[in-house]
Amino acid sequence: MNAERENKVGKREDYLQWDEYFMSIAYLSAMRSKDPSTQVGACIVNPQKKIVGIGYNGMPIGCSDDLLPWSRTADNILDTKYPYVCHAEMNAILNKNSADVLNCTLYTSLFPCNECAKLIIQSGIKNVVYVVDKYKDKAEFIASRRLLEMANINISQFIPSRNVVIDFNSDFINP
Ligand SMILES: Nc1ccn([C@H]2C[C@H](O)[C@@H](COP(=O)(O)O)O2)c(=O)n1
Ligand SMILES: [Zn+2]
Repeated sequence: MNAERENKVGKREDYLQWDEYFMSIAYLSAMRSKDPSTQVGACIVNPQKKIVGIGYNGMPIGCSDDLLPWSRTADNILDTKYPYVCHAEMNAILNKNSADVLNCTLYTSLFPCNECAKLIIQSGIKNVVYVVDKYKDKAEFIASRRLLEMANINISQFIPSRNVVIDFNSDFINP
């Protein structure tokens, strides 16, 4: 391995930090979304830093995403994705691999909406870490921030210091 990537005992120094790791899992999950305009991913982590839930935005199980609309705009809301799509945060909570998500941290690429804020609060999640808050002026997101703050949920923004690249030919796999 390159010397500049090792410390004095030879330990790699450029490994992912916990927040980079968990937010990268959320972003990787988002890449599974078929939403043509916004892919969202979420990752739930327990106090022991174990991943207990992952999700991305998509249509409900058994509801064909080839038959339901993915449009953002239409004369009739029923011809848009909004009444149908499951949000990443909801899927991460429902996909949990533990009995509960009490006192967990939710890493999400996009700030939660009001409906997801309700789910976050009611499920016992205590911390929300987000990257993008592009809808902060929309009512649903003003409401979500109001709910999260009233419920004393810790809200913080993750500001990436570097990109994380998955290189299937990386030298740490194929030395
Ligand atoms: N916190 C959020 C906010 C939105 N989503 C999903 C719902 C839609 O699939 C998409 C937003 O669509 P846009 O209005 O940006 O075209 O993102 C979510 O999963 N979590
Ligand atoms: Zn939502």
